[in-house]
Amino acid sequence: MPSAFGFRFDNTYRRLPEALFSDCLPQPVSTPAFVLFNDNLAQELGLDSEALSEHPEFFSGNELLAGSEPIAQAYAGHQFGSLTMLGDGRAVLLGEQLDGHGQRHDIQLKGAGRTPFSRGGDGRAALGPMLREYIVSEALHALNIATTRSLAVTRTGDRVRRDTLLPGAILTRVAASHIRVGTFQYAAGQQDPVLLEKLVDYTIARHYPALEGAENKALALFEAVMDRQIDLVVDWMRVGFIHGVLNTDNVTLSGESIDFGPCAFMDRFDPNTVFSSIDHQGRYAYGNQPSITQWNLGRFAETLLRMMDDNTDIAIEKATTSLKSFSLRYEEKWRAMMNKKLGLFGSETEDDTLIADLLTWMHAQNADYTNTFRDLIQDGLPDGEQYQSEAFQHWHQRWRARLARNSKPLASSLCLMRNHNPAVIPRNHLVEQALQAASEDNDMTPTHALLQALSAPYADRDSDDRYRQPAAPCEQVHQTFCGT
Ligand SMILES: Nc1ncnc2c1ncn2[C@@H]1O[C@H](COP(=O)(O)OP(=O)(O)OP(=O)(O)O)[C@@H](O)[C@H]1O
Ligand SMILES: [Mg+2]
Repeated sequence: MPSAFGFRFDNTYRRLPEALFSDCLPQPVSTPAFVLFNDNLAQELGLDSEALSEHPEFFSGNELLAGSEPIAQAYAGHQFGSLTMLGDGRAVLLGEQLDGHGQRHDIQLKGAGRTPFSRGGDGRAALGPMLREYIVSEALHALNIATTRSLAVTRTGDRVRRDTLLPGAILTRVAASHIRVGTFQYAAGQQDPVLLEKLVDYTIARHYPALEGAENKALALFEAVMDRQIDLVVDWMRVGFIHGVLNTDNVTLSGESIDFGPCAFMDRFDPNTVFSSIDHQGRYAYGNQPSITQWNLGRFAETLLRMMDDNTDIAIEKATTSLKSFSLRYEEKWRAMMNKKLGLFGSETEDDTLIADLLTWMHAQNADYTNTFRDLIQDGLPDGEQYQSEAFQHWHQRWRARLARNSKPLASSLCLMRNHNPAVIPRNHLVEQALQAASEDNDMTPTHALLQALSAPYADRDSDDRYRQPAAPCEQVHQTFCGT
């Protein structure tokens, strides 16, 4: 039976060995008030959105929902390459909500106060970064990309101290689960084979039920996670998304994007684009995301070696062979994705050069990644000075000739392109403007307008024109500051 507001909690993670979590209540705040509440998502979760939207106290830790058994989860993580013990230092999992279809969703408060894993931190979050997470996660979802979702942003009425004093907020995050590569690193580090095996079984049951009964379940899980991570990074590359902190603790086993700290979407095409102010080496640059994902998967494979084979040498060989297949699998999926962006059906040997030549031209011209692909949908040569050059016109003719050889009519190509090339993305300068208005002037109007434009990113709406413009040179934001 659902409890009040339609919550139907079934908290399976809490039934795993205690080493994997700590019971931990969210800490109450001064004056909870919603700044954003996601009605559509609430309804998808089977919740009474109208009634709930009057009760921010349940999303701040001031009141506990019936059936919630809050925990902070333990995990480790390779941060910029070095392994650290982490855990939810400012997040509390309220419980697992079963929606009307029996689908399980973690409901978590991020910024809910100190936990046993807080180390020196205050357990809190500022309004700006929580709004950024809400905007970007909901934008990715509308772009059909696997991601955690955002149910609400709740102001706390308290200030958090960062470089200055900032308004505090809590994000209510919804996820298929919060199991991370870092969770496996933590479990493997406990030197308890039973614990690791329980985590493997749990993850398979929750995310990969088809693998139950697999002959080598650790290897099967590894390969399934690798496939989902490849799909995810290919999708990020498709829309020009740069995650910004691809540490192993920010890689989920479900294959959802998680943790939107210093993330941003690329304007002009440049594989070296980095936004994070702390990523000095460009480790997590746009073009490095596939190889860093493979590196993170390598860390995941290490946690499973003992379960892959009793003989360490054989286990390493199995894991290495599998991990090496990443590049081929990635390239295949990346090529298929690029073919869709260009409306190509089937494959021809020249397709690779056609794609590479366009990207090279875009890089040399500082062309806007999103708008260039969208402009190609126009009939004939697209409008715009940058398209008048001989080099571009030559490429355009080759491409149109290739389209003419497609097995399907031009209309099908254009439709394919329209569904894979967004018109609207959360451009960083607009996100920054919205966050600034909310944090400094208490004005949520720009955030609401931006969310509206981002809700149908593949549509052609004149009203969205303002959201399609790249930043003017004076407005360009090259860095986003780390999520706090
Ligand atoms: N203000 C804070 N107080 C306590 N711990 C924190 C704070 N900020 C971050 N942490 C912890 O530092 C680690 C790394 O932070 P990171 O920015 O990746 O995570 P996050 O944004 O807090 O959370 P998540 O990955 O769940 O989205 C995590 O263990 C996180 O819980
Ligand atoms: Mg994180």
